[in-house]
Amino acid sequence: MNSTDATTVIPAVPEQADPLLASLDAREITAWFGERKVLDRVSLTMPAGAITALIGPSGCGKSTFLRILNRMHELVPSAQLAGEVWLDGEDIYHPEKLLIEARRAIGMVFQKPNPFPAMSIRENVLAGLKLTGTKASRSEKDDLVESCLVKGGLWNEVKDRLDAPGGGLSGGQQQRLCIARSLAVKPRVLLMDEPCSALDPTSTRVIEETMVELAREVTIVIVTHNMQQAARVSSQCAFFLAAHGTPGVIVEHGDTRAMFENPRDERTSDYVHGRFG
Ligand SMILES: Nc1ncnc2c1ncn2[C@@H]1O[C@H](COP(=O)(O)OP(=O)(O)OP(=O)(O)O)[C@@H](O)[C@H]1O
Repeated sequence: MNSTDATTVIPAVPEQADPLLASLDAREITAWFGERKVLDRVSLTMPAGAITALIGPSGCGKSTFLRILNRMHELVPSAQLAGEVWLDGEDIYHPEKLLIEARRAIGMVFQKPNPFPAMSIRENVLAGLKLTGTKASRSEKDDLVESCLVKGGLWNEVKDRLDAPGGGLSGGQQQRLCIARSLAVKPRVLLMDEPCSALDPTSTRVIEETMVELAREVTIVIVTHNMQQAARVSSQCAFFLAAHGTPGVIVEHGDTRAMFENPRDERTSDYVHGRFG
């Protein structure tokens, strides 16, 4: 691929980052499903205000790592983990920390858009408030719906039909609705697991532009198989690999442009240039 072309389309680093942005620090993460170890002592700092892309071949543990970052891994009955995840100096796995707090602070957008199809667009955006028990007046809710849909890059397309069902939107619009829904509880980090893989190139580009805008106020971690996308949107990159059935590790991480143009490890070079995976 021509990584220079890919990196010039959208600015990778927001120019005016919010000083209150949070960093996420994963330390020595090891993960198992039953007896099977799928990640081995993976450490990664995801800097405040950056978009960090997790790349690597299928099955190397990227999604597992992402789910560990907001305590979703523990929902799988056979799953176990060791290590720590620190959100701006606080361990999200500390025994006194509530699961709901971690989920509120660290939101997730999935591969397949998953709005509540029968709920209206407005109700979808506000759905997280009920789950977190947040009280708001009608006018506060109206403001929140508008600001989240603006940030999600969807407001102009839906402002005249906020009471229409979320399921009636196109796939790309549904994904932006899911982003808006995540933003309503004011997360400090947004995790995105292949958020564009079910979308056409135009919708993908709109979501990428939305992500770059959002990075001004929320730290973003994205799993993607699309190398052009990683190069276009991320400023930091981590390359995961699970060689020959061994648990996944990070082979190389750092500045995205450097990793694409001048990788330190031959395996990174082979992967980003499409020679395997
Ligand atoms: N719920 C589960 N139960 C058992 N094993 C699982 C489960 N989820 C994932 N695994 C296994 O853990 C390993 C890592 O999977 P994971 O989905 O994290 O990889 P990935 O790099 O995200 O893959 P892909 O790019 O294909 O989504 C794989 O071997 C997978 O089969």
